[in-house]
Amino acid sequence: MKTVTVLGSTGSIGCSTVNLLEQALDQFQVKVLVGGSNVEKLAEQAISLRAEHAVIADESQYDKLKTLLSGMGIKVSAGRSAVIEAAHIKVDWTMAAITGAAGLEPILSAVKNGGTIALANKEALVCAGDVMLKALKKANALLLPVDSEHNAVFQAMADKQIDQIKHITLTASGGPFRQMSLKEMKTVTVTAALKHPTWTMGAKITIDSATMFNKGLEIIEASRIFSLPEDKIKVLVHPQSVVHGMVHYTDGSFVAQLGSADMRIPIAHTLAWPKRMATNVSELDLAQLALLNFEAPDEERFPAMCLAREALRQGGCVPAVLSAANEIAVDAFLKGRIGFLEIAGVVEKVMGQIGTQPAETLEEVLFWDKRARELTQEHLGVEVT
Ligand SMILES: NC(=O)C1=CN([C@@H]2O[C@H](COP(=O)(O)OP(=O)(O)OC[C@H]3O[C@@H](n4cnc5c(N)ncnc54)[C@H](OP(=O)(O)O)[C@@H]3O)[C@@H](O)[C@H]2O)C=CC1
Ligand SMILES: CC(=O)[C@@H](O)[C@H](O)COP(=O)(O)O
Ligand SMILES: [Mn+2]
Repeated sequence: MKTVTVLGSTGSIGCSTVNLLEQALDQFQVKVLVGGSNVEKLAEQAISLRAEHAVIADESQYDKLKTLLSGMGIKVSAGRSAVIEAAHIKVDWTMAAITGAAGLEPILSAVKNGGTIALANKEALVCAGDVMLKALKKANALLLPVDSEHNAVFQAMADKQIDQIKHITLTASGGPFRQMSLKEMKTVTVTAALKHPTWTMGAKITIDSATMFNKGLEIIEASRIFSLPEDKIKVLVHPQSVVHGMVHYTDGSFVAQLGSADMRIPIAHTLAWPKRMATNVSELDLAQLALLNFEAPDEERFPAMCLAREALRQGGCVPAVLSAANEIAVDAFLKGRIGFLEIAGVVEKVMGQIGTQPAETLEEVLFWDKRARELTQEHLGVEVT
């Protein structure tokens, strides 16, 4: 039996992971489930998976969780330190699916166990790349990419001819505003931005897809995972989200991974790795689909990718600043306090204001993350969440 923990089990990736585990309870023993504030969902999952321990980050939900799980023989705890402590319980496989920089410390706690980290959370690797990579090496832990493009590239690199790779391609759906002018984007609503054309995901990443900050974060994520420089990571807009990533070799071959736009496929890949497991995701019908389209990204209408490339080239604290400023700006947009185009605008301002500073330790990363949040809030006139 493989022992597993799911950090962020109540979210979109978390629920897809739980769905796969429910179908294979003879192979997986669930040790810990961590939720943010959705206590009903967490309790329901803990019962269904016969989990040993359920943790809710929001301390005010502790009594409710205790009541919901009373008499079930499931350990219950709450609060940020309980999350970090529970992430440290030794397991073979941990799903890291807490959104944003809030996921960083729980991931580092899990890494210390030396197991496999199935990494969905991209912000942690973006803001603390060196810190995470050093921690993984020290603990002899294995990182498997869950993000669909990175999982695709990982699968396409399976023959390990790393020295023969020319570059990689991350595909992008282009989001709901792929064909919109900048003038039209200025007044888009939150509801329109939350309508992703191909994937069903949590709110933050859905807005990131609409601004294409998601692709920007993914460029940095890919650089960290595959040790590639910025100019070897290309982006190609592919509105159908069928081809998820490609590796281009020196002999002219491209190796690509294809699949339905369903995160259970990459999650299952990391759950079973190095083997494979069955999922009940319906297979793509390419004959019915008939056409796959590709186009170059428009960096003028979607400046987020250029900002991320700049952050990656500058290094130090800049990726952490970009990601933290974006988190605050997305939250403000979701709350209806700023316009869509202000997201990239404020990220650029805060990056320029802070400049390149060293961020080699966790403390330094957390310092610049906090500073970027404060400055973004000042520029936008909103509260830090
Ligand atoms: N969804 C997708 O298809 C993909 C997602 N990703 C990445 O995976 C991560 C998760 O995305 P997604 O599942 O869509 O996001 P969701 O918003 O759907 O889920 C986020 C999860 O994190 C929990 N959470 C939020 N804040 C905290 C906190 N402070 N402490 C503990 N738990 C917390 C939430 O709990 P609750 O809901 O109970 O409050 C929820 O379980 C993101 O980093 C995203 O970029 C990457 C590729 C694809
Ligand atoms: C499913 C996944 O991996 C997301 O990161 C997805 O790629 C988002 O869609 P975009 O391609 O629109 O950013
Ligand atoms: Mn992705």
